[in-house]
Formats: sequence, C-alpha cells, structure tokens
Amino acid sequence: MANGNLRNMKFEDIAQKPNISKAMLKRISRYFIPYWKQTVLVLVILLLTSLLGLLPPILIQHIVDGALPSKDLRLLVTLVVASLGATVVAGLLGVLQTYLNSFISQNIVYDMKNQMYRHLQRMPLQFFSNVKQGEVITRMTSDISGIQGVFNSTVVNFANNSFILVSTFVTLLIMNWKLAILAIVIVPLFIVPTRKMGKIRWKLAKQTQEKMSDQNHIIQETLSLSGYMLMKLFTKEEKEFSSFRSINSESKRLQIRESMAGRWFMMLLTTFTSIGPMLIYLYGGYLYIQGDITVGGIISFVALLSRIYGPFGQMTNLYVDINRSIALFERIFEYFDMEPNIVDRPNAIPMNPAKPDIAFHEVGFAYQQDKQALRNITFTAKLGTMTALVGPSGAGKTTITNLIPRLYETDTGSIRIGGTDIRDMTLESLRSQIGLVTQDSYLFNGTIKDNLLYANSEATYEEMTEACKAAYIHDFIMEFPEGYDTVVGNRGIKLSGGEKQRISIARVLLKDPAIIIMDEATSSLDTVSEYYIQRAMDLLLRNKTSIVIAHRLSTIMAADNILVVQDGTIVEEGKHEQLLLNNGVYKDLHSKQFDRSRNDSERLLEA
Ligand SMILES: Nc1ncnc2c1ncn2[C@@H]1O[C@H](COP(=O)(O)OP(=O)(O)OP(=O)(O)O)[C@@H](O)[C@H]1O
Repeated sequence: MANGNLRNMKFEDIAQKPNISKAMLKRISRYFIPYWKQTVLVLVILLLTSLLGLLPPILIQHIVDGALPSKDLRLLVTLVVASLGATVVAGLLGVLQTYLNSFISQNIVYDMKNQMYRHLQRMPLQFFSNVKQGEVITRMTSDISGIQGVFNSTVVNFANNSFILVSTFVTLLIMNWKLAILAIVIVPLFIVPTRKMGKIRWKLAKQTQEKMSDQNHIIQETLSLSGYMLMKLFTKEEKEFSSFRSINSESKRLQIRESMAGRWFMMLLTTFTSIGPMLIYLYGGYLYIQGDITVGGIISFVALLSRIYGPFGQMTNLYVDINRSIALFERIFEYFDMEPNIVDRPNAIPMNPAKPDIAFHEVGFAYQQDKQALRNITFTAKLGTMTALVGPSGAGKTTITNLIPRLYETDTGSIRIGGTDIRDMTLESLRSQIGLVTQDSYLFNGTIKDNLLYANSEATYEEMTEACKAAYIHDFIMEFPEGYDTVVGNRGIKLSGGEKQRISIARVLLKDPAIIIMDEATSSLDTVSEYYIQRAMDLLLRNKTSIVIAHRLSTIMAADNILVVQDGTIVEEGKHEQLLLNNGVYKDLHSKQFDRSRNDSERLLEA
C-alpha cells in the first residue's frame, strides 16, 4: 500500500497474520535507535540479574555440603548473606530496569504519536472522507499506546528468558551433565504444545481486536453529536443498542476464551514442571547412592531446574506477543505509508495576494476513478468580481470551490491565480489568501472569541468586534451574559445556522484574504437572518475576488458572472438577464428555485 492510491484504499483491510520480514524488523528497530544506550543498559542489567539469580541455588550446595557437615557457623552466615545480597542486588537492578523499560517505551510512544499527528495533518481531505469513523482515533491512541507493551513483552521477555535459560543450562551441564541431559529431555513436551497454543491464542487475540474496533466504530457513529441526533430522530436507539450489545457480548466471549486457552495449557505445564524435579530426585538419588553426587548437588540442581521451566512457560506467550506487536506496528505503518499527495512542489513560490484573479482551464476531477465529478471546467473569475455558481444539487459546485485551496487536486487541466498555477504555489500562502465560508460553518467547542481568533491570533479586541459588527453578529454576541467568552458547544450547537454563518463570516473578515469562497446557506434561515447575512456578505465580498455558490436571488443579481453547472460541467455562463433570455437551463432553474426567494425578498423590501 506504499504510495497507495488513496481513492481505492480500504482502511479496514488488516493483514490476517503479520508478515515478519527483515525490512519490517529494521523499520521497527529504527524507533529504538535514539534510545540505544538505554536499551543496551537494559540488556546488561538482564544479563547481570540472570547471573545473580544463579548464585542462591549454587550457594545452597555449599551450605548443604560444606557449612552444615563441618558445623562451620561463619561459613554458613557468609553463604546465607552472599545469597541474600545477590537477591537484593538483583531486586535493585530490577527496579532500575523497570524505569528504563518505561522510559524507552513511553518515549517511543511519544515519538510515534507526534509523527502520526504530523502525518495525519498532511493527509488530504479524501483520506478523512474515506476512513471509518473512530479509526483515526483508534490508531492514534490504542494502537500506538499498545506499542508501549511491546518492549516489555517481547524484547525484555525474550532477552531475559534467553539469558536465564542459557546461563542456567550451562551451569547445570558443568555441575552434572548426565542430570542436565535428563532435565532437558522433557523440554520438547513444552515446546510442541507451546506453538500450537500460541497460534490459537493469536487467532483469538486478533478476533478480539477486530471486535474492539467495531465497538469503537459504533460508539463513534452513535455517540457523536450528529450520529446521536440521527439515532434519536430515527428512533434507532434499540437497534443501535442491540448491535452494540451483540458485539460487546462477542468480544466478552472471545476474551474469556483467550484467557481460558492459556489456563489449560498452564495446568499441563505445571504438571510437567513437577515431573522434572521428581526425575532428578530419582536419578540423582541413584547417583548419590553410587557416590557420584552429593546431597547439596541434588538440592542445588532441583533449585536451578525451576529457573529453566519458568522461562519456558513465559516463552509460550512470546509467539502471541511478537505477532501482536508486529500487527500493531503494521497498522501504524499502514498509515505512515500513505503518502500525502497534496504537498508543496520543490520550487513552490508564495502566492501574490495582489493578483487574485482565478482562471480554470479545462479542469477535470473525479472522486472515484470511474465517476467523473467535473469535466472541462473553464472560466475566469476576474480581480475583484463576484462569480456565482448555480446548478442542481450534486452538479459539482462544491467540488469546483474545493479545488481552489487544493483540498483536492485537479486530475486534468489547471487552475491559475494571477497567472500562476496553484500547484506551483506554496500551500500555506495559497490557503492563507482564501477565506472559506461553508454552509455548515464549523465552530469548535470553545468560546466565540477563540473561534474568531483562530483566523488571526494577533487581532485586537477592537478588530474582532469590528469584524463582528460588520458581520451583524456583534449585538447578538453581546446579549450573552459572557459576551465573547460564551462557549459555543460541540460544533457550535448552541448557535443557530445563521448565527454560526455570521460568526464564520466575521472570522473570514478577520483573516482578510484576497479570495473569498462562500457557500450560501440553502435553508433553515428565516428572512431576517437572511437579510443580515446578505448585508454581512456585501461587506465581506467588497473588493474581493469571490466565488459564491448562490442559492439566493439577490446574490445572483449582484454577481458579475454566473456559471450554471450541471452534471459536472458548465452549461451556461453570463449575467442574470442575459441567461434568462437564453431560455435554457438557467431559466428553468430560476423558475423552480428562485421564485420563492424572489417573493420573500420582495416581501422583505416591502416591509
Ligand atoms: N468526498 C466525496 N467522495 C466521493 N464523491 C463525492 C464526494 N463529494 C461529492 N461527491 C460527489 O461529487 C458530485 C458533485 O458533488 P458536489 O458536492 O460538488 O455537488 P454540489 O453541486 O455542490 O451539490 P449541492 O448543491 O447539493 O451541495 C456528486 O455526485 C457527489 O455525490
């Protein structure tokens, strides 16, 4: 999916089983590079603790065979203190190691989250319209946070157990090779079921993860503001709850199965673990009778043996943990591999705000490969003029306007501003010179002031109130007890559509860009509100090059040029009167769409 074609991407596509390739491991290890010193230190500590762990069992032999038979109290105390000391030092090193583990993993999570946020900021709009609700949040939070367990459950687990196994086995061999071989004979009994068990647990873990993602999806869809309203208005609470409950119950069942799958195995493992010492007592006892080993030797041997079987038990989870970790990295890398396709060209130049005339030349665009949204769009919006876009719903008006700030990239043809192709301009300069007022003006959940100053954080209080007065919203804002410090609620839910749009106009006035793109509100505005918006717009558009998706007759009458869009192409162009005389699409549209608004306007004028 590298350099992937975003249009055909299925984000929910997750590899069934992760592909543990060399390149993948290399890519993962890159995240550890900045923390290599800490990682090496962890490995050294693990090596030290595994060696220190050998001391107490070895010292037991000297206690039983040396200090006790010779009744040497001094030696006994020395050996016990040494054994105790080894345990305490290992414990202290363990504390340091826990700190380092957490330091390394939290830093990697920190780096990845920053990298992901930066990356997602650069993704095109198309990405966010394709991606499942909640998916971005899941990847940003639980997937990346899952990485913090990776270091512990894989790197540390693997290194620690390997050190313990090797050091203990070598010690056993040195002590008595015959007994060591006997102890190891039963190891295959662990290994064979371990692999099988690992696979089952991996499958269950994977299914659980998918269910969790589905659950997040439902939560996002139904407990977000618009989803919640949809659910309530269509009285789908019961239906949504029943889907949620069924997924919830499925994930519960899977999680219980996952933990039980491990339990049976652990039971068998415990049984095997006790077989080992019994065999050692039996065969070791025989060797003792033969005079080949001491009592201390047998006790020490059994104590060391417990160090071998323990790590084997833990290694059973390693297969699952490695796969789970790789799957997490895969999901994260899948996002990183999507190249943001709208970026600055190497020699991009800043836009010249003094020449904001816009020229479309044979522009074509498709959201999906087989469905052309725009075809052969050619027009010029001259400096300081207003161009109105009219046409039936779905004709492509919004699409035309979205191409100007490069929210989407044209497939064919070109758009020039002041004679320069917008693809040759820096995105930042281009977008900073475009003010967009959409129908559904987005306000974030903060104060009115915060929302306004988002356009220009340097603006003074006077500039802000001036803009709001010009947008005919100042008096309304001042009616709130907290004035500009009133919190607007999620997406500005506490304000009406008209009020939001006027705040949005004030915001653009504060930004003071050279080009204005406006999508007039179609409905939900009363006549008075419409009147104020009209007045606000007049000010906003004065001396600016503007493109307005027009739904109101008054806007159309004021427009310098009207483009009639139908089925993704411009079918007529001209001024209002001229177009009416054409007796074509515009005339039709006009009689259907604008008669009502004309009546309204006339009524208002009379009033
Ligand atoms: N993000 C998208 N992904 C895929 N197709 C889209 C997307 N946005 C719009 N379309 C499709 O592109 C076509 C043009 O849509 P557009 O929103 O530009 O129309 P419009 O003229 O602005 O309509 P309206 O007046 O209803 O807002 C429509 O067929 C629409 O379904």
